Amino acid sequence: MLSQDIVDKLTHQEILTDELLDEELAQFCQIANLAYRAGKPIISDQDYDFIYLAALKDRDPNNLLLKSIEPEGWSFSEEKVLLPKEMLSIDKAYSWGEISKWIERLKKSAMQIGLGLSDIQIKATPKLDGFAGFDDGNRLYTRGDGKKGSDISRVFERGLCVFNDAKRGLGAGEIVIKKSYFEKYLAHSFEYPRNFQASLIKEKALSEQAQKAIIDKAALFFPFVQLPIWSGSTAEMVAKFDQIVAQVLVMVDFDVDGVVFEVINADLKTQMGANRKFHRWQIAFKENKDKAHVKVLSVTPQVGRSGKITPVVELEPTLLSGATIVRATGHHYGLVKEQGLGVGSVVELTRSGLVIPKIISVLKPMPVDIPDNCPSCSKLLVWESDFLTCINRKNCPAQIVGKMAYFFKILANNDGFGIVTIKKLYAYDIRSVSQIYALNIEHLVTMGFGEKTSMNLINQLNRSVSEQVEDWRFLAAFGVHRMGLGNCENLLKFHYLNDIFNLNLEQIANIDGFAELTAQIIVQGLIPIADEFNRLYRYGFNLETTLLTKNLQTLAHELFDKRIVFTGKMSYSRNDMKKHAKSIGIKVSITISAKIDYLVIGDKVGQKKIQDAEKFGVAVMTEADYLSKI
Ligand SMILES: NC(=O)c1ccc[n+]([C@@H]2O[C@H](COP(=O)([O-])OP(=O)(O)OC[C@H]3O[C@@H](n4cnc5c(N)ncnc54)[C@H](O)[C@@H]3O)[C@@H](O)[C@H]2O)c1
Ligand SMILES: [Zn+2]
Repeated sequence: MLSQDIVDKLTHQEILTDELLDEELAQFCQIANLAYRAGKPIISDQDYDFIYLAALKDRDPNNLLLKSIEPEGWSFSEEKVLLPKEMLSIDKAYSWGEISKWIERLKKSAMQIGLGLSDIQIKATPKLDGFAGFDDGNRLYTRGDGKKGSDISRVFERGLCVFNDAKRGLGAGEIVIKKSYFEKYLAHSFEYPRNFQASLIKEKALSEQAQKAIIDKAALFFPFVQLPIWSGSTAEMVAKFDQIVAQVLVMVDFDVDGVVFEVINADLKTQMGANRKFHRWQIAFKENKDKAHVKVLSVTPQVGRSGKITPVVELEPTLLSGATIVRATGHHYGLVKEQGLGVGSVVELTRSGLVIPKIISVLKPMPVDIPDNCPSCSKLLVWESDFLTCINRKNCPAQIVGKMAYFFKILANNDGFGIVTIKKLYAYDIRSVSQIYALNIEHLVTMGFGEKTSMNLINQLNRSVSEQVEDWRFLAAFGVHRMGLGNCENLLKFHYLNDIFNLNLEQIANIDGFAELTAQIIVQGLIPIADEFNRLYRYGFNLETTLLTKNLQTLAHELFDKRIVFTGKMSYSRNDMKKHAKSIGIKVSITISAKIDYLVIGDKVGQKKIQDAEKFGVAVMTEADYLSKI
């Protein structure tokens, strides 16, 4: 798990998402989501959507958090009860382009069921930014995981009214607080309306403020069927989209974070259906501004593990794509020098793919400050093309610390060896990862680590040795230039790990995807790490050997290089099945599409999967067929 310190730094953007591993990013999203669901958000919704979730979508599109309803966590202690009706999240669109694609999908589905395009009816409603609930007239439930929620009927027992004094039992809706009321009476004690909404639901007794908001009918349950609507045809929607959005956003005196567009025609809704996270007949439009002109407050040099100096740019806080950006990297000092990225300059900032804020150009240059010396070791800096670089590679503290931390980060099967710990070790003359593995508890205690911490650290070192890790990951952890995870994996498909240090330029350049220049850089980059590699290798890391492609090819089975999907219950765990399939050169996917060759079925297979297979012309085979073919 991420340490509190890292979570805090992320929250304040002292660490940017691009410094995180995919797993760490996913963990942070989970932590933020659980805090949000518990009524104590640690970041704004915009930052969650546009920075963190967007980055996760970019880097790990199959992450569970993106594919299913965001978990509610343990903020409701009650046991979960089946919801009377499934409640899903809503797919989001941030641009007209995405909306028009959705309209295209509607039209396509309408054609499939013979519904005339002009007969498609759309409605638009304000997307209430409250706390989702389902009122069956008897009980009120939280959304939970979409299928099972918690019984929070106590909110009604506490006197909460339904919007417009309507009757109970109107189905799905949100617990909301009037915007004008929140601003007037509550904004000084609650950072976000969500903190207040959560307090209405929590088991613990209501605060006076909450009681009053209920009596004043400012806090309410708002069933969606009571929402004011815009409705019309797709043609009208296309013609007047901006107007509709502007109009719907101000329809109610409650927090609104977008406009929900949905199909009215029941048969079209059935045709479009849903996936695990949202209904395909519904989409929420949220506005997104993704370029801004921003003033630079300061530019600070930072040394990375490779010696490159990165300008870290402090910016005047700016709302971009709905998120507040306070910091960005300037990539390299070439940009600083050539474009005048100095204090007081104005830059154009974008979020490429909504992810990492990027400085694309300097609009108004100012005098720049190019450091002469390394901020870590004070040695003279040198230009290497666009990069200002500290070439004191062997002795620059920041580089040594950065390399050691990188090893543990890439290995990713240990905890506790972040920058802070490593800096402390550095202060006690630790200069290499192999020295770290030679430490014992007493050493750590003398360095000033607590007894418990020392024990934990040693346990983590042992764990990193015993827990299995792919050999290419281990190799990549040494941080050789051009030997990232992808290249290492490729390399080890052609040569065994133990042979890597004996390879010549030609052997590497012969591998698909390795240019001559890359091969040269790799050969040279491997020389200085050879001793350290051998020292570490002797600790007996539990390395999973990558299969050589040539061996795979001799695995002449019918399914070699075929793409398959497993479904249903099988005699081995799904994980084992997948691992084994991959190890013999089969490509395993999770969704059926026209690209899939076979659907392998076990017991209790959903009809949907079979239908999909038929639809895309994917051949179906049983587990027994599969086993006989391999
Ligand atoms: N700040 C954070 O750390 C953090 C963390 C997690 C999630 N979030 C926020 O939560 C939201 C995503 O969560 P989600 O999946 O619960 O909600 P969502 O944004 O996907 O919305 C789905 C819900 O909207 C509700 N809704 C509101 N108005 C509606 C209308 N007019 N018609 C139909 N349904 C309507 C429904 O209850 C439905 O369940 C994002 O906006 C995100 O910013 C924030
Ligand atoms: Zn240096």
